[in-house]
Amino acid sequence: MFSLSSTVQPQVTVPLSHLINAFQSPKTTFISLSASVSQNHHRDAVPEREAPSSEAVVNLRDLGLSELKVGQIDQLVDSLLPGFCKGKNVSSHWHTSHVSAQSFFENKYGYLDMFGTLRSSCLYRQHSRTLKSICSDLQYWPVFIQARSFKTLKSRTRRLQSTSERLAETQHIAPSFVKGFLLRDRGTDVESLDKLMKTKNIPEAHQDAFKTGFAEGFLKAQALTQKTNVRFRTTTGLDSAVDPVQMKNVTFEHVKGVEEAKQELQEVVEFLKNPQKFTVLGGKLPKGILLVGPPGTGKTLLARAVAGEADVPFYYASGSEFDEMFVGVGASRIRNLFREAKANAPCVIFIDELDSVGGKRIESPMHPYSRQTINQLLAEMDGFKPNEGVIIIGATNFPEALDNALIRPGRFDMQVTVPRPDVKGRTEILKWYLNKIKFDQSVDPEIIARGTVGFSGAELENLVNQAALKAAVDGKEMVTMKELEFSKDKILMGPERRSVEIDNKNKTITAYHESGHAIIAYYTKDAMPINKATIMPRGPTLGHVSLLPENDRWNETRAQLLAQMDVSMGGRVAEELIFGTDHITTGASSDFDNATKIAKRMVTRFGMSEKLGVMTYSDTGKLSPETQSAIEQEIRILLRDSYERAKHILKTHAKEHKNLAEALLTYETLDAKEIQIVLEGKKLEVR
Ligand SMILES: Nc1ncnc2c1ncn2[C@@H]1O[C@H](COP(=O)(O)OP(=O)(O)OP(=O)(O)O)[C@@H](O)[C@H]1O
Ligand SMILES: [Zn+2]
Repeated sequence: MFSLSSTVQPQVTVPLSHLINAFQSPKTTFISLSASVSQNHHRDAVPEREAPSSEAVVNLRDLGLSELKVGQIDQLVDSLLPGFCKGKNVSSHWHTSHVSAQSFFENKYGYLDMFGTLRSSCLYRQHSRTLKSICSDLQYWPVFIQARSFKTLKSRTRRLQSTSERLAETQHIAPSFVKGFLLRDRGTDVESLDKLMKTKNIPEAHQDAFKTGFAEGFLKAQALTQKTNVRFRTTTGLDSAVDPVQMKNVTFEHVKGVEEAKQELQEVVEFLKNPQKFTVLGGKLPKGILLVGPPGTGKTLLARAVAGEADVPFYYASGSEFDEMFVGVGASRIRNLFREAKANAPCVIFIDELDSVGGKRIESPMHPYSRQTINQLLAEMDGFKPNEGVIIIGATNFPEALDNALIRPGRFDMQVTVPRPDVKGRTEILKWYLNKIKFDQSVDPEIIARGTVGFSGAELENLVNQAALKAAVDGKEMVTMKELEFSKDKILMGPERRSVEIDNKNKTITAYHESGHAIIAYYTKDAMPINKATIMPRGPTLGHVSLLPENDRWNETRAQLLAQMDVSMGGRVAEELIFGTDHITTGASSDFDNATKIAKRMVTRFGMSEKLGVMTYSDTGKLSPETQSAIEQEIRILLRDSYERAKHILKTHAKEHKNLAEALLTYETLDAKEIQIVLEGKKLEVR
């Protein structure tokens, strides 16, 4: 559909086929013009041509183009609708042309950049308002609408379907599409079609022909897009197919290290297996379950496992897919999804990234439709009874960003936390993925688990996969601890950049800088144990010292936070003591960011400042200038004291500092054991 603002009609909605006819058969247009209006005032009559059947046509007068001459119309049609010129061999993808076209656009799409041509034509100057509106409407021509449907794993048959079958299927959708229009489906487009027919007072007898004409125009456009295999697909968004993704093969057995979450979802599985039993017993299940946790902790996997355990269809949709640039598409997709799901109950609907649908939408005149999608979701959730056998599972990393309407009772009123796994969960996950590859018996998942505090399930899976890749690249038969350590370092410190040539001077500065961090960590009681120190450039850094807590830290003490700040100061303090204040480098910037962030949280969040007490300050931007400067003063004092403590430690252990820097220059990377040997003044074996 196009809405054209023309000189004659303020706003006319024109079906594609009629726009094409209007341009393609100037004579018919003029005839109908003369037939339908009293007298035509044409400067030059157009040659007689058979008018098509009694199909109503839009005429150029409506488009404000009636005073165009035939030649001009043809020129306009040529430039505007090259794909519809009869008998003209429009260059398209399929014509092998070895001469590149005038414009990138034509090279890429096979036809002229009609808008550019049109705008450059002299017609444009004469009829700029009308043609401008045609251009602005035409860019919404279905060919340019990039549409996405639901992200579902197509069943095997659909994936293997040949293109022709798929095309036939589209034809299949098309008749139902037309039926929908003719049977006055609720689609908004029908209203505008009805409105148009009323404003155009098209006689009753012609109305169906008019609609068929519209549908034919749509199908032509669709066939065109399919034929030219453009990257864009036309879909009204109303008929995007939503297939359940049968996830029989995923069960709770596949999800490790989240026992509590699995228990909470067990009763949902029981309900889906036998909704009647729950109804008879009068049990009421939540309609919506919200899985909350950091990325990669297994929320999607858990939702699939619920459907797999209960052996019911699983409808996957990602919240961001509902956010379409065209108003109303998101809401219609939600309507579609729930309609399909209800028809296939019992089943699971999973909405990933729920915060991108149900995020706190500020209603503003700028975005009058921003709530349309979430309102549709709320309406759908209210639209069915709890025991109808449809369970909606939402997942989010940011629960605080969700609109409160979504999480009130009767909607997503059950919340299940899916945390990062603890050392026991990490060991289970590592064992699960190690069993999928060949690994050496000397591999101890416990040790790896202890050295990967804070890793999510996805990161642990990645660690095992990276180790397998490394072993394969090195031509090994199986994965050993060495490959697992290598991939852990890669995830922790970034990939090695062996190709980077660092001159000796910079290498020496890096060696003393990193040793500075390591010395403070080693000699500060509440600091985290050292895992590794390296002067091999990794990721964005020239060197790195990785520390790892001995076990999962559920919270941190003041002493531990101060220790972390001191370790961060170690790099710059080392540069100052060894090379002098004139030769300190920019390499400590991220260290200071880290220390400042800790100090700020201590003062504004954790109530660890004597002067400011336990009040928390969430949005420092809104505070009085006095309070802001008091906060800054406290942060400054914490940082200064930390710097002095670090300086004291490095002055006290200057010898160990030198030994460690020299060992790093010799061996490049040292693990915790080797660092200990050096700091105890012993000799390292030659590698
Ligand atoms: N607890 C776990 N047990 C086993 N495998 C896991 C676990 N957590 C994550 N994985 C692995 O990581 C992959 C990604 O996990 P999943 O997509 O479920 O995480 P998510 O929490 O949904 O992430 P996001 O919030 O980014 O969508 C899974 O397909 C699985 O292979
Ligand atoms: Zn540093």
